[in-house]
Amino acid sequence: MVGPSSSNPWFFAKDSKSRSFKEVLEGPSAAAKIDFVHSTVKGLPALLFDYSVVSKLAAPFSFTLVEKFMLKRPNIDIIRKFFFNLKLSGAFSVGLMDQRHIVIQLSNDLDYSRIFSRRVYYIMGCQMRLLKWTPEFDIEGEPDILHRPNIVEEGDIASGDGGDGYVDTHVDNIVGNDGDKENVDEQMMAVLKPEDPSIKSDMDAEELIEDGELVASPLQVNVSLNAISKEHSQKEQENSGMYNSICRQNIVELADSEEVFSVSIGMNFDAFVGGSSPNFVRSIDLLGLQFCWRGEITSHPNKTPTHLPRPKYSILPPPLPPMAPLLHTHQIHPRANLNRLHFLLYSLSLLLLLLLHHTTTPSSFLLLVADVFLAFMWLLGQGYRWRPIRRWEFPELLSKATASKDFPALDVFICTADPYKEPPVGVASTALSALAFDYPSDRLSVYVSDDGGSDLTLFAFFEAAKFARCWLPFCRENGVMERSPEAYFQSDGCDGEAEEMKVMFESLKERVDCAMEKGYVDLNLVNSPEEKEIFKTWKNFTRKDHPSVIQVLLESKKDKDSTGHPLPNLIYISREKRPASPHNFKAGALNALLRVSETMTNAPLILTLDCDMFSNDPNAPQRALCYFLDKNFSPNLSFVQFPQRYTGLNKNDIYDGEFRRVFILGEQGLDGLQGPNCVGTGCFFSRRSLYSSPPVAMPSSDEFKVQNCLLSSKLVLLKAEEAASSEYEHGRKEWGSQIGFRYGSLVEDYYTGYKLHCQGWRSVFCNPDRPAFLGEAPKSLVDALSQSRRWFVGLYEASDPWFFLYAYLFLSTYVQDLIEFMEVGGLIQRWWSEQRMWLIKGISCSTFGTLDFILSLIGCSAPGFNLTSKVKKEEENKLYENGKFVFSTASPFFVSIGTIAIVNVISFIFGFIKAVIRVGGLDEMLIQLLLSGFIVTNSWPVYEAMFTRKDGGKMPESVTKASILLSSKLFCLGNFYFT
Ligand SMILES: O=c1ccn([C@@H]2O[C@H](COP(=O)(O)OP(=O)(O)O[C@H]3O[C@H](CO)[C@@H](O)[C@H](O)[C@H]3O)[C@@H](O)[C@H]2O)c(=O)[nH]1
Ligand SMILES: [Mn+2]
Repeated sequence: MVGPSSSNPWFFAKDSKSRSFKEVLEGPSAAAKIDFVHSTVKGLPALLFDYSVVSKLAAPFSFTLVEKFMLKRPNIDIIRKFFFNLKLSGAFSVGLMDQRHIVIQLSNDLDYSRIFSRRVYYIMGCQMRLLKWTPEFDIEGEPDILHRPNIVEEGDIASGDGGDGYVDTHVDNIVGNDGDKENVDEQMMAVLKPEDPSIKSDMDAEELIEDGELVASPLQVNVSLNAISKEHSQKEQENSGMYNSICRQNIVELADSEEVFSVSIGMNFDAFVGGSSPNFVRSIDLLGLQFCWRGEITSHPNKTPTHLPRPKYSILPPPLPPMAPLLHTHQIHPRANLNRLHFLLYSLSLLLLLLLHHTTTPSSFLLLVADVFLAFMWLLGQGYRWRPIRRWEFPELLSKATASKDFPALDVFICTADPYKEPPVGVASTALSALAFDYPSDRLSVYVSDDGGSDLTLFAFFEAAKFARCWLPFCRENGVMERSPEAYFQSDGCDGEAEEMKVMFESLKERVDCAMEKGYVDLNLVNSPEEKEIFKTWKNFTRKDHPSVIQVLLESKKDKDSTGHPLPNLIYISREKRPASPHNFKAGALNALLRVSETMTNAPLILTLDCDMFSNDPNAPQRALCYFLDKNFSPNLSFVQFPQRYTGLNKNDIYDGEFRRVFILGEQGLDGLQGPNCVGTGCFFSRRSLYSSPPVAMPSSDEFKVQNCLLSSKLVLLKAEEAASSEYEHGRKEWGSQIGFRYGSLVEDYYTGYKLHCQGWRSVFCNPDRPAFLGEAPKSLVDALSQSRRWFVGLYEASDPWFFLYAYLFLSTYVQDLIEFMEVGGLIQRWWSEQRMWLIKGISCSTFGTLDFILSLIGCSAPGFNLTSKVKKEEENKLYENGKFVFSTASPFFVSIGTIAIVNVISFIFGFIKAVIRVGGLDEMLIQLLLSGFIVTNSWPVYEAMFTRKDGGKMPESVTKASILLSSKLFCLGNFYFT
């Protein structure tokens, strides 16, 4: 039987054997035999068949859509052209169903989803709505389907004896239909031979219901066949060939037989009749499907010849000029409407609250200020919700726009800063995953910046470069998607070649671990004399004081992998650091990379990756290219940002490590305005956007000149070293202010993105279903909070009738929040974790972050970039896996969290007692109780950590004591103040 994805059903079979209609319908395989019942209808021979036959026949149409034109319809050629210009990936055909309905038959799921992702299109100003086609599709029960005119036929019937024919077309709904039992004549069966060129097939539903065969079918099918012997001209074949080339569609194959020689199901019929002998083509309608076949027409004994109209398409459309394929598309997210409605209601309620509630007493002035402030904050957040955008890319079509050998070169920047917080094997794995992109290897370079200035990292990279020679071909040949070896070998169950790779990787790890334990690279571990030389010089290097080290580890022009395929470039850079010169953290490192890469490969595209964010999809660069190669889109496109996605989160993501709101919801919202923010990693930049303001035209191709000599040649290395020197930016104040990644913020990524937007650049958010890059989220609470503390520093730059209003304001934001969160694939438990972490951060890292910032303003301290630890600790990990918070560090964060938790639980208990024992107490206390109850629920893990837990994650006694002390002080203060 024909599989649903088959775009070339057996009707199109290219055999020259003579076949009867029945044979043609049955197809070549005996297994797919169709059960026909020979019968007669109204005295004529007929074939009765079951509804399942219809489904079988409809199988090749699983990717078929119906387009309904609401008012007027453009010419079918224009509609065809429209679809042709979409550059679909597979064959398709477009045909008429009736005056208002067009059918498009596609050949694969991709095209189908792509077209169906929009429900309304406009062609020449005519609105076209898309509907799914199914065998039951009924053109809205419009009566005209019953008497649909047959597809255009020309009266050129000169050849052949009868010269005329008819085709009886009938598709009906059983309701209201009068089947005539008397018309079925069993005796006529004998008259009907399957080969009989004149077949009338009729299926009368009521008959079949009587027979108990077709009870479920709502359809009556009446198929009349009247096709006879053939004759076809050379010219027609040519024409159909031409049509083939235009629509890339397999249409009816001509066969040399005397009788019915080909039947096709296809909507392409009316275009097809464009041939010179349209009399050859006849069609029937089967539930809106068109069966067409070719053959000369004989007259039917019972019917007068039908004089058919001239074909509409006597001239085939000329071949269309090649058009740019559609590489991406977008849509305003459906939730925008809900958001806007919510915005309206919410702002009205807020206004009401501010206007009426606060005019009652003068003492409520302070509350008014607080409410205005909160309302303002709320208002700022609404920008994210006004116009969220969804996007789709079609990297499969890229090859139609640009051959892969003409792809722009890509430089990947990977930053690392401390071998003990960012284990070198992990960093090397990330680099390997980028080296293994499905990208032309002569245009791909990976640069690693080591701010730790560590020989351990360089050693790991020497090892990784060797490993790459086998790893890259292994990934390519086995279609591996996870190309970070560390991630790949974590999932168990390797065999054969994979097992071999695993052994190699394990030995790499062992050697690096060995060096890590010693704390330096023992020369015994190194084989080649050149490598030995390099490590010998390493003696007096410290993190903050060392010369620049630039090492070309792989060079595309000379290094080949184990199969002889050229390898991409891999370059290790540790920029020069001197205590006297500011190094500007990650932004400084990225700028050094920007300059060094300029002297070496100078690729127009740059991808920045954190050392712990490995590639999870080797085609990610192609997705970014869908935007960069779209000439209409790219002149002011600065960056394409992928979201940060994470692996290894525990079930409820208790520390809210995935940041869906920031990385997905927020970015989608901004994408509808000027573009998403840059989040530092997984971000493809156009190099020129980091140097200048948006140009109006595309840059000329010689903008990115590269020297032709080897990267490892003296000349290039000298220039590179100059670019990596700590002195370079002296007297070049434009670096970090107008050029490159911007300084002055610990969240250089946000700041740089923001500055680029200010210059008029735009950005795009690319969020494919399969995460393009994956990272490890911090697994300890201290790390999670320190990270957010740094982020916060960087970002500086009531029971009365009003209850319901408050309740609405509180609940509706929470519900909206929840809906949005779940809509982007979040689970309810994860949402709970997210909002809990939000509260926890509000009382810990944001407070401390603010403090840091103020202290740095008045010159008391300078905030530093405290790296998030990527080291995995056994016990911590286990607790994390079990969804347990780890409070075991004596951190001031936890004191403030503990204090708030205690204050709230005590307030809640006292409030509850008050509410119960006092008359009217509940009325008075309701809101307070609800609020503190909410916080107590959220603080549950804190109480456990303080009082009940025995494991390693419990709160240190000192922290518990400090919290209790602090909260009792607060109570005293409150008591003193309020009484
Ligand atoms: O002086 C430095 C400090 C950091 N890094 C690198 O910066 C990256 C991010 O550091 P990490 O400790 O992992 O910070 P996160 O908070 O996890 O990173 C987020 O926040 C940073 C800004 O605060 C952004 O730069 C990152 O892209 C973003 O993922 C890592 O690759 C580091 O090696 C350097 O290269 N040099
Ligand atoms: Mn990180």
